[in-house]
Amino acid sequence: MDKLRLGVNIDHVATIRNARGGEHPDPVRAAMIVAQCGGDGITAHLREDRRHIRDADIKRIMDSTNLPLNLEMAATEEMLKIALFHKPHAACIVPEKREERTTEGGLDAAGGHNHLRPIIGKLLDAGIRVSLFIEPEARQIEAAMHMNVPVVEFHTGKYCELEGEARAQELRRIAEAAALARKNGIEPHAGHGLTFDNVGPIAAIPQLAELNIGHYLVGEAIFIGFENAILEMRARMDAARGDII
Ligand SMILES: CC(=O)[C@@H](O)[C@H](O)COP(=O)(O)O
Ligand SMILES: NCC(=O)COP(=O)(O)O
Repeated sequence: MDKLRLGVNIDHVATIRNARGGEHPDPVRAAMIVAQCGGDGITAHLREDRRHIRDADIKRIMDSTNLPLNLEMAATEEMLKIALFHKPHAACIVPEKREERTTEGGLDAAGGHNHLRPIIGKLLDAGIRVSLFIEPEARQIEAAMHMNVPVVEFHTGKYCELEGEARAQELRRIAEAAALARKNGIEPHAGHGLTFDNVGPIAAIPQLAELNIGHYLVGEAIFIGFENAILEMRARMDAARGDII
């Protein structure tokens, strides 16, 4: 089985910084730690309201490590312009509501096809690897396929919130979606709300190539340090994958 990549989302380092204004804690320092302890990529979401990273952080993050940056962005003209200017390795298009506390669900790629297609086309033409943050549903994967999108990321928020049989059912939905994506030549990723305790069954889905994890790691960093939190997540992912750690 291929090694599962770990993309570390550093948004919530910026959230803490922004709570007081100023520069501390610096998400760039977090990105450097991710690189030092073997993370495979950096994920950061430039929200319309800039509640996590700010515009100036993008270049600083990209200059600070050799790790690929996966820039999460809403499908707006403003974000498109920013992505085309910085040309991150990847751009993950996410749904965004200003009033939401966190990203509540997946992007409606099927319903939003007409709006998304030109934005995706411009990102792809610029050499940016486009990903769509979607629910694990066949119609969303098919829409991604029709728009020539190479990557989808499944929103694991519901899986994380559910319990018992309902969680098992959501896990099956994600596994089936990952298999369908692969069958159609799309690389499946997953993320949102993953923790030490719930990452195992997701990491064990063989078709998944990458997990993006942030909020929990930044929270755990308070107790065990950011590096230890990343290493522990890595170990749990590897164990679930059946790899030798
Ligand atoms: C798109 C996504 O999954 C989010 O987790 C994001 O990357 C972090 O931002 P929020 O915590 O505001 O959702
Ligand atoms: N796309 C999901 C992500 O980047 C991380 O989500 P979370 O672990 O911060 O909930």
